[in-house]
Formats: sequence, structure tokens, C-alpha cells
Amino acid sequence: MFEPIDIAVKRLDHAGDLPLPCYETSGSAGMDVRAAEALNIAPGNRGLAGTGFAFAIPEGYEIQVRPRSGLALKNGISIPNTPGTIDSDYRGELKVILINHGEDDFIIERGDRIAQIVVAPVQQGLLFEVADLDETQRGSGGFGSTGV
Ligand SMILES: O=c1ccn([C@H]2C[C@H](O)[C@@H](COP(=O)(O)OP(=O)(O)OP(=O)(O)O)O2)c(=O)[nH]1
Ligand SMILES: [Mg+2]
Repeated sequence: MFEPIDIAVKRLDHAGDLPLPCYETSGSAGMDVRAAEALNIAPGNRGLAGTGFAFAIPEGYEIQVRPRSGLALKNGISIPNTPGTIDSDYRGELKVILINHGEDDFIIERGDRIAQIVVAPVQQGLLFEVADLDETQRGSGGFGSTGV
């Protein structure tokens, strides 16, 4: 049974006009997040946009920050570190790094939806060092080793 998890969110910006990030449709994978301040990103440049919110993600989960396809298609806007990783122990403002691959200045107004955040389970690994690894069919083949 599909059960959303509770995530505490703190409003850092007290003007009160920024809506909480939310799912735009009932089946959306990501909640859209908005810029808390205006920003202008020239072609070829990057910018850091605050969202005005901080989260306490439960242990065992992360938030991934992903681009919006509409902005990518219409304006050439992407996220260079996609998916951005928001750690469960991070209590600072969720910020979005944007890159303008388009031909025009990208003008962001406060309240514009700039990215989407996806809540995902995450497993930590426990490393144990060994002298030899088990053999597999692939071995060390990669980077196109199986052909096109
Ligand atoms: O798009 C992003 C990526 C990261 N963060 C915040 C939350 C995350 O938990 C923290 C650290 O991110 P990351 O581990 O990707 O960056 P780092 O360069 O390794 O920094 P640090 O040394 O602080 O871990 O920065 C954001 O707000 N937005
Ligand atoms: Mg890190």
C-alpha cells in the first residue's frame, strides 16, 4: 500500500507568500519548488537559487533535486549536479543550482517554479576490504564494451 512519509519542513522566509513545495498532480513523482528570490542567469552561466525552505528528512530517505523538463526544452535550463542530493541530516535551506544552456538570459522571479524534488529511499553501505573480488561475466568491461 502506497503511504507517503511525513517530512518536517521549516519556512525560512517569513513573508508568507511562498507556497509549500507541492505535487502538481496526484501522481507526480516530484514536488515543484520555487525560487525565494529573483535571479538572472546569463547564457552559459550558473546561479544558486534559494527555495526558502529547510527540511528534516527521516533517516533512510533522501531528497533528489531534478530539473523541470519544460524549462529545459523552452529555455535550456538544467541542473549541473542533477540529481542534487539533500542529505537526511541537512538542516540548511534547500538551494537549487541552475545552469543556462540557452541563448537568452534566464530571468527568475520570486515564486517561479524552478525545479522538482523527489523523496527517495536510500540505503547506506558498509564497506569491507578484500584482496580479490568474485568473478563475473562482465568482469572489468564497461564504457561501451557490449557494443552499440
Ligand atoms: O542541489 C543541492 C545539493 C546539495 N544541497 C545541500 C543539501 C546537501 O545535504 C548538502 C551537501 O550536498 P553535497 O553532499 O552534494 O555537496 P558537497 O559538495 O559534498 O558538500 P558537503 O561537503 O557539505 O557535503 O548541500 C542543496 O541544497 N542543493
Ligand atoms: Mg557531500
